[in-house]
Amino acid sequence: MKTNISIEEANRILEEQYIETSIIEISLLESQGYVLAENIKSNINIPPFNRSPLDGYAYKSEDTLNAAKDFPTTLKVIDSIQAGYVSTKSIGNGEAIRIMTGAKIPEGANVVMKYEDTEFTDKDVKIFHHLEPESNIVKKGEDIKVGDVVLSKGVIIDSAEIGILASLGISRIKVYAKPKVAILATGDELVDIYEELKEGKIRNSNSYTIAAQAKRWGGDARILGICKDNIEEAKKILEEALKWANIVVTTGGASVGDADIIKEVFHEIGGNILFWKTQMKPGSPIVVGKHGNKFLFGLSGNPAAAFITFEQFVRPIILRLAGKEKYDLMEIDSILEDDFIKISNQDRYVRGYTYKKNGQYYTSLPNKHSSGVLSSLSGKNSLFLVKANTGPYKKGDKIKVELINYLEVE
Ligand SMILES: Nc1nc2c(c(=O)[nH]1)N[C@H]1C(S)=C(S)[C@@H](COP(=O)(O)OP(=O)(O)OC[C@H]3O[C@@H](n4cnc5c(N)ncnc54)[C@H](O)[C@@H]3O)O[C@H]1N2
Ligand code: MOO
Repeated sequence: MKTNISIEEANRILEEQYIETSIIEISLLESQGYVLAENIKSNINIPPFNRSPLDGYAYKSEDTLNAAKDFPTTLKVIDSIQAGYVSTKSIGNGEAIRIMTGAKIPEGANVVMKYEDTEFTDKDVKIFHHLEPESNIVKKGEDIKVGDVVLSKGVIIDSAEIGILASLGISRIKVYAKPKVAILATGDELVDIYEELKEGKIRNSNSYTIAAQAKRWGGDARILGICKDNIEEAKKILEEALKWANIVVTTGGASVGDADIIKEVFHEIGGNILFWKTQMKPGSPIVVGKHGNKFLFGLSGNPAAAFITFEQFVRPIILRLAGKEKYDLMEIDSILEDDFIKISNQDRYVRGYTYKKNGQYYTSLPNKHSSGVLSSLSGKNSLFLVKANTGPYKKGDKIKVELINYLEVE
């Protein structure tokens, strides 16, 4: 078992782990946020016929070769078609059909002139300039052709993809299943949110924070409740959870104290410990293991430490199990708006709020940074990695931040 490893090494170890995905079939509207697990080929052209992009008149381009502002060509109007209908007439020389946007181009026509550029009555239409053949005609298959792979396996399904699938008439698709995340809080000091707080006790906030984080990144989260600092009790709960979960996340009991049982519990349920403790603040006491192809994360009990280590180590595993090929946080250049003077001998993730002003990103920092403080994480959308033995950082310094939320949230 590796211990006291760098963030880079921890990430490398996790990166090397085999990811066992599973595939399910779901309905179109349910599929938003899932990753497509099949290639989607079109069996139709979209649009399925040549159509008009304008309200106007369809006719033969060659009929209007001499049309000019002062010498318009007059064509006889033989029919009128709306979108959704097809003219039964074929256009001959000197003829035109009145056509609405989206309607099928009638036989014989090779050009459409918009209303505004014509003068018309019910019987005829005057054309004042020549258009080259195929002008203002949307070709059959312009968007999608028969046989095109329109969506490839690995694509994240969002609004546009749902629209594309709808246009192909596909109502059920194969996607990668949401990873199932089981969350257990350990600690004799914990009570649940609906219980009274007695002396020495605190509420279990971690399970709720973690469940919300897991859901936010596409996991199916289940809170297992609270477990005392008792190896047998924790073993029983986790053995049961492993029948269902792809990922187990515990909080508390990851350090070196008398009640820090998690490493032993992971070991006793048959887990293989990949590493214990990282050179990272907050959250250095972390136990990470595998149980077959399932992941075991024992995070620190300190709420901000659990939050930040979740974003760094658990989030990518959830995304990969969900079939996502890209899972790095977006990193941007920013300017620090507050001093951060603490220098430490470990890498440190500092929470911040990053926003854009006049084309430049700025990051403000809260005044509370402790790993036991959750309140100052509210409204924060970014993490500033202060490398070991660097600093002090001053207001105005150029920094890089990782975005954990791409929207301005404050
Ligand atoms: N002798 C040492 N002591 C500690 C070290 C160390 O290296 N040597 N590391 C410290 C650091 S850093 C951290 S972080 C903590 C992590 O400890 P644990 O992972 O064992 O967590 P606990 O001790 O169980 O809890 C820490 C803290 O968080 C509160 N907590 C726990 N669970 C929850 C929950 N579900 N919801 C809200 N708050 C929770 C708990 O009451 C504690 O106050 O260890 C240091 N000690
Ligand atoms: O590693 Mo601990 O979370 O800083 O207090």
